[in-house]
Amino acid sequence: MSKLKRIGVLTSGGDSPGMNACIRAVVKAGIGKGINVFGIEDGYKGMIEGRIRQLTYMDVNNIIHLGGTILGTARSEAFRTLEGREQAVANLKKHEIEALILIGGDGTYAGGMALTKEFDIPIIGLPGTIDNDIHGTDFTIGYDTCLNTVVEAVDKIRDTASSHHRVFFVEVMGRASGYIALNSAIASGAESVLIPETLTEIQLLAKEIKNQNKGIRSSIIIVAEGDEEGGAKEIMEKVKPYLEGYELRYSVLGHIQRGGSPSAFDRILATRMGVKAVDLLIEGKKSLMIGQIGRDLVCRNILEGTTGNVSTDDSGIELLKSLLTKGNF
Ligand SMILES: Nc1ncnc2c1ncn2[C@@H]1O[C@H](COP(=O)(O)OP(=O)(O)OP(=O)(O)O)[C@@H](O)[C@H]1O
Ligand SMILES: O=P(O)(O)OC[C@H]1O[C@](O)(CO)[C@@H](O)[C@@H]1O
Ligand SMILES: [Mg+2]
Repeated sequence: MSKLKRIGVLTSGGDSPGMNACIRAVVKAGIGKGINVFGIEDGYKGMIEGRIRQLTYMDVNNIIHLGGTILGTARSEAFRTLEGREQAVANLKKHEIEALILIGGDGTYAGGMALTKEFDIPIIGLPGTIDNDIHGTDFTIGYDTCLNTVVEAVDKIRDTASSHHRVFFVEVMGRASGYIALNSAIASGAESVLIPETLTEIQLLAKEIKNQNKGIRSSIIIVAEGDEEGGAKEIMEKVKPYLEGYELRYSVLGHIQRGGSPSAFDRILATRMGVKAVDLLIEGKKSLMIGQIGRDLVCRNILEGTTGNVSTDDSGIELLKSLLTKGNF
């Protein structure tokens, strides 16, 4: 049995499918090793407001397949201030919580680092975000489910796009990262993809669309919301003057990308990471994040996970280009 007696778990930042599977794994592994596991509601916001409750096996029964997070999540401006964090730590002390497992994105890790630096609270970060934009892991929890959601939606848009011979600009999430856009473009057979990591040239895009349209008169352009030329609507407006005679439409997929039952991949990833996080805290480790590289779980300093965005793989763009419909096919 572990010397560690009380740990806290929270979800923070944008929710992602698989967060519940992760909470479940933490609670089950923790209780199994004699640890009391406390759930902190709505991330750092609930920590500041003292909304903390002990979790039992029953609390995590039948949640592995649920999207969202049973603990709730939030973005907290107050936690960015020292006063906010002091209040949060006072609440942790009230419940005698000794260490934390944080499920979230890069911002959540940065918040956790502040707790470790200022108050010496051990933390383990788990990558819970659809964006797949965290250094130190090939995959984040929720990304796979999100990709599948996007691909399903684009398949449907393609049906109407090709029936009406229209060019569709489909906007997907990714404020600063093109991962969702690039890989959903490959998986849905999109004709072009626009991502923040590469320069978008409007005239070149128009030329590409005309080429694509020589035979099929319909194409799908996936646009990451963070593209420097704007979202799907803005880009459609910018390209319009160069595409006389074409029917253009746009669609913003929005928050459906964050919801839904997690894929088997995300459930397994979340479960492995949740159990590993408890083991690491029992071993006395602190300030680590868990990632999956290839098939293996790896532990890195959590600082690595806060070092900005991960750039997508250029080979994905080359792959798409090599598949473009050529003039005489
Ligand atoms: N530098 C920081 N210092 C203290 N707290 C921080 C810091 N950065 C972020 N946080 C806290 O972490 C919360 C979550 O961060 P953020 O909103 O960036 O989401 P995230 O964890 O990156 O997830 P996602 O990008 O998937 O939505 C913030 O609302 C804030 O409370
Ligand atoms: O729901 P909110 O807070 O507007 O967040 C939207 C953002 O969250 C993310 O989905 C990450 O969870 C980004 O890709 C997106 O820009
Ligand atoms: Mg983030």
